[in-house]
Amino acid sequence: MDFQHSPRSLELQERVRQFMRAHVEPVEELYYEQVKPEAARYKTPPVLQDLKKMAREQGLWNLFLSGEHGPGLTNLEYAPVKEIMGRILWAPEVFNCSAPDVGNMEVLATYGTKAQQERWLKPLLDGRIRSGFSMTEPQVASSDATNIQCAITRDGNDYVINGRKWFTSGAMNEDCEILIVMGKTAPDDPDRHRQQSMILVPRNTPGVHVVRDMLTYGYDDAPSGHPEIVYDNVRVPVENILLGEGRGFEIAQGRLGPGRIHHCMRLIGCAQRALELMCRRAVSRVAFGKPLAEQGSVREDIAHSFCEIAQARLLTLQAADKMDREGNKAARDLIAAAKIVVPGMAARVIDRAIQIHGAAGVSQDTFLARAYVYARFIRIGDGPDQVHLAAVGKELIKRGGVMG
Ligand SMILES: Cc1cc2nc3c(=O)[nH]c(=O)nc-3n(C[C@H](O)[C@H](O)[C@H](O)COP(=O)(O)OP(=O)(O)OC[C@H]3O[C@@H](n4cnc5c(N)ncnc54)[C@H](O)[C@@H]3O)c2cc1C
Repeated sequence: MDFQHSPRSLELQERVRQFMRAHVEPVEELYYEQVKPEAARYKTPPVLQDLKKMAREQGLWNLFLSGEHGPGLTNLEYAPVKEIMGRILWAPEVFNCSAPDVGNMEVLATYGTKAQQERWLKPLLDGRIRSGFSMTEPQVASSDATNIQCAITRDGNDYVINGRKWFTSGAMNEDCEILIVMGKTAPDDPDRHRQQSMILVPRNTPGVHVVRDMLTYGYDDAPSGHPEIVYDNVRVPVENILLGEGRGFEIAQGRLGPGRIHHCMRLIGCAQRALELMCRRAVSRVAFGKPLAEQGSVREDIAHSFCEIAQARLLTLQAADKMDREGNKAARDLIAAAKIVVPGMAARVIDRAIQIHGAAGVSQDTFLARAYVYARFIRIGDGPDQVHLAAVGKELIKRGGVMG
């Protein structure tokens, strides 16, 4: 087992680290300031536009993609790079590496027709537009995709879409031009995994109604948002179907694997930053006659945090390595294991950092409150903990407790 990153990964880590220090860290708060005015709430802030241009010029762009569109990093090589981006919640978009666009680009690259790629993948790869992934519905338990109710009905040369979705991340943003919508084309098919399809819906299609933005712990996550959307007799041409009728479940499985591991990589970056903040805080405050750093419980919190981050990082790298060697499907259970471990770990570490910062920890003066919300919601988003636990438990029982 080689614990050294490849020269290519090390070089990109250093370049992204330098870029973050020089250009992103100094404007972390300015980003939030620029989206504060009501009129600018869901517009891409100028500071982000400038950074995207700069990152692209420096070749720090689409780093997640292999082949002609990106530098061709493996998942194992990309993981530490993404961890560095993850230290600032909005930074992945600077490098065109943000959710949900990454997953949507991968769907279009893997399953899209040439025409679909030309129309939607190209501008996404260029960072000119953004996208949404519309699967979850308020009225059914959407962690079980077979419950999805949204109807996609063939009518001549069109499909007509009727349904209600929520938490379609990114769809409040004015640059979001395309939505990948999951619905049912064959609700009566006895094979419950062949009932669903995915279809491309331009956001400006008549009948696409954004009802409201959903908040997470009171945050609206502007300028991206997570809106509730009603699709009311939305008509798109048949060419907009992805891969074909009945293939939606298959695409969802393919999409969620990389998406999940990317969230893990980012969250490790958040947790690592929280740990560093904890250490700084410990030496800068005195309570009851001695620095916090000399309190046993503070040292324990810091030590526990280091241990938990290191464990979670290794599991994530193991999953990434298996994806590279054997494919996303073979790595499914290790990805699920990382998805169980990492968000919980990050929420615990960030919570300890919040505690040591006292009132400042829950305020707007550190990144901790927002980071906590992110870690907490990822325990639900892209599959709740319990769903992954059930899958991993089942597999382990089948294999007598051994998983490699
Ligand atoms: C901030 C945020 C952003 C999101 N972005 C998107 C997005 O861009 N696109 C999108 O389509 N969706 C998105 N989601 C939705 C997310 O993927 C769903 O919330 C998730 O899949 C769970 O579905 P649900 O909310 O319907 O919960 P349900 O399916 O109703 O599950 C509720 C709870 O039931 C329990 N449960 C479920 N299954 C089991 C089981 N097998 N065993 C034991 N307990 C179980 C779990 O505790 C689970 O949390 C987002 C969610 C959030 C919070």
